[in-house]
Order: sequence, then structure tokens, then C-alpha cells
Amino acid sequence: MKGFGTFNTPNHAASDSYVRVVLGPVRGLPVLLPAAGECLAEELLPRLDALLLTGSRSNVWPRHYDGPPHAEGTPEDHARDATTLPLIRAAVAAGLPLLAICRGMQELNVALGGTLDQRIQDLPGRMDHSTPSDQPYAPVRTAKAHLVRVDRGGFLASLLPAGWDAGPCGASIAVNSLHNQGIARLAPGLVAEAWAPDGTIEAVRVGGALGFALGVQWHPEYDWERDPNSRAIFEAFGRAVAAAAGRRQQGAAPVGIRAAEAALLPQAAE
Ligand SMILES: N[C@@H](CCC(=O)NCCCC(=O)O)C(=O)O
Repeated sequence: MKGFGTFNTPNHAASDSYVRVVLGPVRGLPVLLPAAGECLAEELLPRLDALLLTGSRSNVWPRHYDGPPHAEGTPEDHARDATTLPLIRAAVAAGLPLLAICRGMQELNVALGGTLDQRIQDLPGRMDHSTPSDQPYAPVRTAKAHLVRVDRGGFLASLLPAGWDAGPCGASIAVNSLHNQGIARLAPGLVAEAWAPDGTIEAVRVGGALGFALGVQWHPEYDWERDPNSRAIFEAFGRAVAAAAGRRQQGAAPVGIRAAEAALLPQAAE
């Protein structure tokens, strides 16, 4: 939910970069979901082939992870939280392909029971991962900001182009950085797959997921046209979307709902 125009009129919106990347390397048809609450999980999810959770300057309401209130003026989006958190749990339980970007990765962590640090730049030994929101020059705002070390044996590494780790940076890739918040306690069922030099978790996968279920703290949608690592993430997501679409068109239920739910959300199996 974003305010537009003179009267800050509430609108449901997503950046053009997400639409372009879905139409491009994902080779999908983007459907923008309104922040309409939990009903989307029940009514709409069965009609979708995959879920891409976008970034946003707003932040997950701390009540969702028993965190302290945000500092005055920190942007929040309760309508989005009320929509995405149940949607994520339903998508993970259904084995729907899921790609979570920046705020999306933070929502994934909270939805599955994890917590967030609200200003990691204020924590001892941590970098400032934010980019000034008033930075008017897009190439600066979206530029590579630091390296992340990627687990060579992980799911993310399996998506990257051959030789991604053969350069002078070894098993590290360069990423942009536009966030103040980060994962504090990793949710049960999530597996960390990449880390910034200060230890900030930069990528996670849903452990035990039956398909593509990845979160990244950076924004590969900003540079997929020139960065083969960014493009490879979306192309792999696109292959998962196509497979899910094929299953849905054949009338098959999303993979392993009950099996995934029992594995990932133990309380749901009780
Ligand atoms: N607000 C959170 C998440 C940051 C985030 O998603 N940034 C993206 C900003 C650009 C956009 O609107 O896509 C945090 O600060 O950690």
C-alpha cells in the first residue's frame, strides 16, 4: 500500500522492475496482488503458479515477531503484513515456487516464526546496509554495495552460472544493498545460504521445500540484464513456475501440501 498524489491516496502498487523481470527472464505473466488480507491465501493462491514477494521501504510490524515498537517515523504497511504472512505460510505448505526479495525475505522469516533486527547499522560490528531513500540517481541507488559469501553446497549456488565461484572473489558474489533491517533469529525450517562480511544473513531457503523456495536480501531485479548471477536466479525461478503451471493445468494439486506442512509447520500437523 503506497500513498500517491496530493492527498497521499492509498494505492496498491509494485515497482515496474518486478513486472519487467517476470515478463523477462522469469517468462511469466505477472499478477499484482492487492494487500487485501488473509482471504488471498484461501481464494487466490490455488490459482497462482508461483509467488514473488517484492521489496518495499515499509517494514514488517514488530508485533508479528514480538519485537519492540519501531522508532518514530519508521514506515510500516500493516495491510501488506496481513496479506503476505498468511500467503507465505499457505504457499510454503502447498509447495508453490516462492522467491522473496528484501522485505519479502524478512516476511518469509517472520511468517515461519523468526525475528528481525530493526536497524542493523546500529548493532556492534555490523555494516550500514541501507541506501539513502533520497538518493535520486538510480545507478548509485542500485549499484553493487558489498560481497556475499554463498554456501557452495546450497540451493542458491546450484542456480548460479558455471564458474560463478572461480574468480578472485571465490564463493562470493557482489550484490546491491537497500535495507535497514535483517534477520535476527532465523525461523525454524529456514536455512541460511549467504552472508555479508558482517555476518548479516543475505539469502535463505526453505529447508525441506519440495520446490523453489528462496529468499534474498538484495535486489537481483535491478541488474538481471547485466549480471548473469541475477539473471540465473530468475531463470531458475521461471523454470519452477513453468513446471508448477504445467501441474496446475493438468489438474494436479500443488505438490505435497500435507507433507510440506507437516515438515515445515509442525504445529499445523497437530
Ligand atoms: N524496509 C525493509 C526492506 C527494504 C527493502 O525492501 N528495500 C527495497 C526498497 C526499494 C523498493 O521499494 O523496492 C528494510 O529497510 O530492511
